[in-house]
Amino acid sequence: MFGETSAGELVADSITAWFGTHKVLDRVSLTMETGKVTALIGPSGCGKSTFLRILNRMHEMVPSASLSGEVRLDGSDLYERSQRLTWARRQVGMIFQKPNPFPAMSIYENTIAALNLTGVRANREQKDQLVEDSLRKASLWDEVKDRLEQPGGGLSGGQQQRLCIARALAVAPRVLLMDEPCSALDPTSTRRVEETIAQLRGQMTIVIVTHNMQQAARVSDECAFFLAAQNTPGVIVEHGDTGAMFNNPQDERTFDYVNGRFG
Ligand SMILES: Nc1ncnc2c1ncn2[C@@H]1O[C@H](COP(=O)(O)OP(=O)(O)OP(=O)(O)O)[C@@H](O)[C@H]1O
Repeated sequence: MFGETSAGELVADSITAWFGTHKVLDRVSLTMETGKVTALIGPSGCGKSTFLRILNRMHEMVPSASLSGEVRLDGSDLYERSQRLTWARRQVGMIFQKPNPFPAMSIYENTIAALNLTGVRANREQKDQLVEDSLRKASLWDEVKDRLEQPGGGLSGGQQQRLCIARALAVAPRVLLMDEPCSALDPTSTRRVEETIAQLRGQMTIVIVTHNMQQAARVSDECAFFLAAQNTPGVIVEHGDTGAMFNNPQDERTFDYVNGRFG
């Protein structure tokens, strides 16, 4: 059935990453549990975005980039040689900091744009249903249902970001990665995106990079705190239940970071 999701467990196992000879992550392991929201937090430059991009094989698009370690989705190695890139991208969707709908393409066509890329065929009726379902899941349907043929670029920034979420949802990913999805949005749009995350929780596994500690506390079940000490690659200092990470962190550096003492 189109648009139906089932969450998957994502396991990063001993990930080391380089840009050229610059090692930016060192043996990072993290289990992102099925249907939960995991927030990646930590100061600028500690490798959160690099780690996130490794989770859907975007890191390898950078010419100088390399990595070692494994990423497994429900036990299947995302980087296995015979595994197709489109398969990986279909299972693991990505939302970027800056909303990136196709500006001249209609809201309708934007929503199902990834279907063609992933080789899924659908008739008009199936597409109509998928557009409605995806826009509903992204909490955008009521605002755009009467102007689906208008360009995606005509929406507000917050609506564009929810359109990008709808576009990602249309191919039924098992994991949704979000790289600071609200940092370009106003507080009202941020709240709408956070509400959308809350509604999607359980239906798919979500991994979100955020610099906003209140946001991490509001939206996530688990947190992973990344840190790169001076001139050393990023590592995970602490990972666990979000409540515990904020109220009773085990590592002094986590305490200092979540309380805004650095970064
Ligand atoms: N395309 C690239 N080429 C070379 N070095 C890069 C590239 N992208 C990131 N880096 C380097 O990798 C390290 C980790 O960067 P990354 O963007 O993953 O950190 P981050 O924790 O997400 O930072 P921020 O919170 O500022 O987005 C940094 O030293 C950065 O300069």
